[in-house]
Amino acid sequence: MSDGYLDLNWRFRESWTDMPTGRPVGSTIGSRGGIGEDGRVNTALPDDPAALLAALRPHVAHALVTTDFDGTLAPLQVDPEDSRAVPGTIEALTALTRRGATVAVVTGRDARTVVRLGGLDAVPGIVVAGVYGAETWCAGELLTPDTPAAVEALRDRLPATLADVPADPAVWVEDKRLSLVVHARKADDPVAALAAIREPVTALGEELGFEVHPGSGVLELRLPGFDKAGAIERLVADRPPSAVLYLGDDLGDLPAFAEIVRLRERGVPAWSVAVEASAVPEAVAAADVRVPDADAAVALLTALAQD
Ligand SMILES: O=P(O)(O)OC[C@H]1O[C@H](O[C@H]2O[C@H](CO)[C@@H](O)[C@H](O)[C@H]2O)[C@H](O)[C@@H](O)[C@@H]1O
Repeated sequence: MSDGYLDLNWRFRESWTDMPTGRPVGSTIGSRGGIGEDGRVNTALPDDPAALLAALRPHVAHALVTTDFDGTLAPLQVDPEDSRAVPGTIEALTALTRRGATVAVVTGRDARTVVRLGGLDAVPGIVVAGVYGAETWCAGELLTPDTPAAVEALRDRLPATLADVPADPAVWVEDKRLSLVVHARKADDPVAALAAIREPVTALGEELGFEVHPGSGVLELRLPGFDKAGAIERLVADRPPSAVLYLGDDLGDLPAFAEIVRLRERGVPAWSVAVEASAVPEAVAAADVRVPDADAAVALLTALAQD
């Protein structure tokens, strides 16, 4: 074996243990990159949690550790109000800040809601980039724009658009003030319910200047110009880190995963982790490393905070 490479068999290990409990926290589904011309895997791009921890640990004191909330720290729920971070989340994030890392939650939620649901105000110094980076919460202070007129217009017109379809009666609208989200998870057939509303809701959103993005059981109408790549870019610019980690699970996390690749191309050690439980194949395929569920994501963060 030459420097920088591992034997190909390394890619096909099915599980690993690195945690104090000995519980497996991740699995490999083969490598998505870093394969050299000789067919061996370049260790510069770890593709399982153990290799990721080994690569990232030396950087923790000056790292930027960023994570999504729903589906990543908190298992998906039918009702978004029921979302809670899995046990150990606050302890893991706090331990990372104590090691010197900057910890940020980068979420589609509005910042105040995710702080409340996640109990994130218990984590010293944590930054929350809410509504895909349109707002920032830190140390109890929220920086957020005024409600745009377009959101008022959308709020007025969306109910009639849904009534005209007519949408499944279990379809409902979450109002995040800076954006609206049409939820279908309460419908008997969420996929069919979303398919039925997609065209008229997209037409209305685009007419009013919104970006329309599908998510897990939802259709989001977002203010243009915000995504998780931009949010991470600003965090990196504000506090230049020695390494960056991002954990996510859904389509809204794809720009963050792409930003991780861009950082790496600029020479910043950076890695992404996808949570498989949300069953979004695009996210699983785009990340460097996969973990099975939110518990495993938090176990990874816990392990990262340990010496
Ligand atoms: O960026 P995130 O932290 O993942 O937030 C994205 C959206 O999360 C919420 O919706 C998702 O989670 C809900 C609760 O588990 C689930 O019911 C829904 O189907 C998921 O899409 C939230 O309600 C949205 O506002 C966020 O944009």
